[in-house]
Amino acid sequence: MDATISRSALRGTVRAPPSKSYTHRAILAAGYSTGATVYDPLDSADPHATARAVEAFGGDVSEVDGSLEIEGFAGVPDVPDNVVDCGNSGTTMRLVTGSAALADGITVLTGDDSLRSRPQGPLLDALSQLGGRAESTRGNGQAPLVIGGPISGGTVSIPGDVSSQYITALLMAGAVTEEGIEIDLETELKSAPYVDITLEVLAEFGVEAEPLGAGGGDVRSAGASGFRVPGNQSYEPEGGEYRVPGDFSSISYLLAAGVLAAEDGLTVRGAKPSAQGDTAIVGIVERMGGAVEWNREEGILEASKSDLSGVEVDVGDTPDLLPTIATLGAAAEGETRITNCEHVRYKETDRVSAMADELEKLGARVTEREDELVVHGGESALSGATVEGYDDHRVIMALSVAGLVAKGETTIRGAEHVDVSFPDFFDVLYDLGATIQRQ
Ligand SMILES: O=C(O)C1=C[C@@H](OP(=O)(O)O)[C@@H](O)[C@H](O)C1
Ligand SMILES: C=C(OP(=O)(O)O)C(=O)O
Repeated sequence: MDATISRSALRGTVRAPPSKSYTHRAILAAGYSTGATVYDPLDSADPHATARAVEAFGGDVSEVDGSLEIEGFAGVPDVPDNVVDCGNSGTTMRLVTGSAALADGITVLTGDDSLRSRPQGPLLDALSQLGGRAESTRGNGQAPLVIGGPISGGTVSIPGDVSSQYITALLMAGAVTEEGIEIDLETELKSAPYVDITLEVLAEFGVEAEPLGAGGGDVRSAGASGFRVPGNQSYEPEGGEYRVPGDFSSISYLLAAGVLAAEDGLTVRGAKPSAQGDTAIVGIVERMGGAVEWNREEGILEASKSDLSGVEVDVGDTPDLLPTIATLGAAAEGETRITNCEHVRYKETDRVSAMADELEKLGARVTEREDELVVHGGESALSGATVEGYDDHRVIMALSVAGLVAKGETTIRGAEHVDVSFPDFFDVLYDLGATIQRQ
């Protein structure tokens, strides 16, 4: 599907979709337990992949009135009857690789073209250090993966600058090993707030895990030299239930749409604070000069059209915000410099290069470096064009927001891939008043 968006005036109220990161963890944590109900889960393609994996390991996931009733495999995954297809979801593949190493036999994991090109080597190496079998069928550190267990825990050393999802995988699986797992980080940890999300969900499921040598700041995992999770633990959420908060990566597109195109204001509900690093989007938009009010207690964000100017943003902790910030930078006067972004190249596509190429087609001036994206923008410079979505939900959503302010029509190719994290994204924009055609 292609989506064609014209310059539009938005107004109205929308509810944020539930968090993808929390939903993945809640489904898998419930899988590790004897059973739990997950309220307000994100109903989209990526969490569905995690649910399929839990079922492959012997659990059961049923949707009842918008909640998920999950029967778990109680810490001991079965050997799957078939290959586990993780679709487009990096989180599923990494977290489930950890679970597969607990099964007494072989699990084969695969995914779509994008997922089969993403790095898994450091996690495979870590599982090998624990005595598991962990191979890439092509020997290139990418899926398809062959994982054999069971591992009983121990100490591993792993880089922290490729994906924090390796740490999440080891912590979640480590809790049900005999010895537990101690992780030594070989480099600084990128995307650290995502490990905080993991620690938060583990705690809600009664599982103990901790960062080692961290600085004690707001992000618990930032600056950690490692992590430790004791073994022989059971996953048991209080009251047998868990509720997923709203998704700040998804909120970032709504907030950007608000400050670019909502003269009369746009309200987002379901925006309560949590461990999500992408909450930083609120402060970034404010720094750019955007009019934003955030009632944290009520979880209500209000944004309205503002004149924006460029800023410098380090996305080491918040890689998923890069496409949104690049779009905001393209519409803002002056220079927006996005730094510390090399790991943003390892996502569904190389998002640094994708955003550079496509925003240039819309009229922004962009300089791309290995670890940095510099956007020279201005609303008057942007005019519609046909742009590539790279089958990447975040690139598609960010370019759609740019289409709300570009002169004329912007056509985004492959727009159906928003189903990964925000399936009704275009319906939401349409209901807020955007002029959109889908064909
Ligand atoms: O653990 C998670 O839920 C995620 C971690 C981040 O990945 P990396 O840790 O690979 O940067 C992020 O980009 C991804 O969208 C979700
Ligand atoms: C990178 C992302 O997710 P994953 O790693 O799970 O594919 C994302 O949602 O932007």
